[in-house]
Amino acid sequence: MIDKVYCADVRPDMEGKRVKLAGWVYRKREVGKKVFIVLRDSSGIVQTIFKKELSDEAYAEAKKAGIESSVIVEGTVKADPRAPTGIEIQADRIQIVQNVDFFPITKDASDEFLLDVRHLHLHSPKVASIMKVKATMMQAAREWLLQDGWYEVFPPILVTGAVEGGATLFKLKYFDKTAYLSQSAQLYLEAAIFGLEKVWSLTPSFRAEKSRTRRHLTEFWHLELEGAWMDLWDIMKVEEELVSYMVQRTLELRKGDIETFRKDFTTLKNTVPPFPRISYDEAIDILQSKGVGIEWGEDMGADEERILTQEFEAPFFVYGYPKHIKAFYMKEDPEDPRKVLAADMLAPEGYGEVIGGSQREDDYDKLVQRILDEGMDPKDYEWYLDLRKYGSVPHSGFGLGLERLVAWVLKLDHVRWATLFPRTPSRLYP
Ligand SMILES: NC(=O)C[C@H]([NH3+])C(=O)NS(=O)(=O)OC[C@H]1O[C@@H](n2cnc3c(N)ncnc32)[C@H](O)[C@@H]1O
Ligand SMILES: [Mg+2]
Repeated sequence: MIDKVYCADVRPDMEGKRVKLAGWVYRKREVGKKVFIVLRDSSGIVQTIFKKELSDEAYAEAKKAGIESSVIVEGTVKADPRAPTGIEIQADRIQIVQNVDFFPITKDASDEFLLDVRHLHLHSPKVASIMKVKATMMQAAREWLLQDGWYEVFPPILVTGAVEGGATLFKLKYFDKTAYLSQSAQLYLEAAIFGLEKVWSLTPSFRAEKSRTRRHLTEFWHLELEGAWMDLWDIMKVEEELVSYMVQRTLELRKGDIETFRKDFTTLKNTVPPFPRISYDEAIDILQSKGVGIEWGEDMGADEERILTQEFEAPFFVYGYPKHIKAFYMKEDPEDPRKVLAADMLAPEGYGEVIGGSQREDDYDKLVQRILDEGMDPKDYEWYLDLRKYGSVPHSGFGLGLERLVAWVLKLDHVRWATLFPRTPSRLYP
């Protein structure tokens, strides 16, 4: 690795110091016998100036460098309040590593074009900021999970059955058998709790969703937890403590990156336990009072959730959903057999569901009946049903959609911007 410094590490108090930087030409302009190049690297930008009188050779080379050319620049630090970061490099050497005559992404590029050339869009400092925030949120999650005693496990992605309904399974040929891409690691995490009790995984999950909404991907990163001996209320506490730690820690470490996307931090600062909790019944009442034509028993979609989030200035829970709109594995509410012990966490500002969670049915016979009620074949879930035969315990868990959480934190207009290479029904390339 060359002995370079990062743009963000060059400070005004380094006046007179000689430095070497490596990066890409972010902005460029020529004024008289001077070339100004704003150099970009992973830490940020710094202004460099090439004066003909300082180095004829470097000035001539700098004139050739096109936008997004890769370059190595050397020069002397000079404090200059007019420069974007308060300092300027009086450059006397430049090596063009690879010159770019024309970089295809221009200011007026459409979203679809940016997605077509996503591999080049990753040059963008704004995209880099999104990825830094996403990385920091997972760094924070790992910090919290470690200190709270959760074990990371590594479940399979090639599976034999549905967790969240067969309609959104991606099927593939597996030698002489049929396999599917995992919709959720949940069932495998439920097996892992018998040895580890508190487990988590971060895996890609796949949903052959045809819905073209701003919050659906066909491949997304899924942070899932499963806890033995925990009921719904226990796991909701885990969820709010984990999410608040992720948000507060990212605010602490990535404030500048977040400011690139949002100016008002109120809802992020409000993301502290306990989160507000409303029942599904109360949610329906609120929606009906706002004129939404929804009846008890119907599922809330993105539009209904968007309206509901207007009532809150922080993430909040909706719990106690009707059984018939939720998954087979969810435990029936002993106080109301029409309902299940499930809770979603909704993000404010219109973003809606970021977490789906529930207490699981831990009784063998009841689970078989739920599978049959859903029109599925218990034989397809033989191993999963075994978990209710050999020391079954009350247990609960949830799945957090990482891109959805990042989309809310950064107020992105589509969840696709929160993933390196988005996968949607119409996008499989690059
Ligand atoms: N371990 C568990 O209990 C997880 C459970 N089996 C599950 O998959 N629940 S979920 O379908 O609501 O998905 C969980 C979350 O996963 C996210 N999710 C779910 N589907 C998507 C799509 N298509 N795109 C992006 N994000 C998605 C969203 O935030 C959901 O709240
Ligand atoms: Mg859900």
